[in-house]
Amino acid sequence: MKNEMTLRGWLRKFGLAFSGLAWAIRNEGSFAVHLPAAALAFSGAALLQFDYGRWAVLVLTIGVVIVAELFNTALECLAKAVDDQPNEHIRLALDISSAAVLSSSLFAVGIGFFLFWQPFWFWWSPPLPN
Ligand SMILES: Nc1ncnc2c1ncn2[C@@H]1O[C@H](COP(=O)(O)OP(=O)(O)OP(=O)(O)O)[C@@H](O)[C@H]1O
Repeated sequence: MKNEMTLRGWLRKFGLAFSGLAWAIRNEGSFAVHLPAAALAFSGAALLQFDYGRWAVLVLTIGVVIVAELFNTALECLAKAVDDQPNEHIRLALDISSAAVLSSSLFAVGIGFFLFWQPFWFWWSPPLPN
């Protein structure tokens, strides 16, 4: 395919990327968990008035999970095209790809704990008497 570095070429690239994103969100069931969880985390961060540092870590953490899920979805599509018969290498590749999503999600839960517990504690606990 021709490498178009024109504005129209870039717009086409973005269009293809966004259509891939839309397809993945519509067809990969895991996004029905990831996206509400991300919305909940962003709402909690807004409620607890996160500082810039906490917002940056939160956005990065959620971004890593979403990107892992997108690569996993892409690999599943590719695997179906390569061989839809039982294949040991494809099984391993898909299992490892799922493990990447699971690991990023578990790390995200851990990071979320460190990000949220202190602001939540200050928000929850009554002010100390003078
Ligand atoms: N061609 C294959 N050969 C061997 N095992 C496979 C093959 N395709 C899928 N699998 C096994 O089935 C599992 C699920 O595969 P896949 O992720 O494609 O299914 P799915 O039901 O569409 O999953 P998801 O709900 O995550 O989209 C894989 O992790 C792998 O263990």
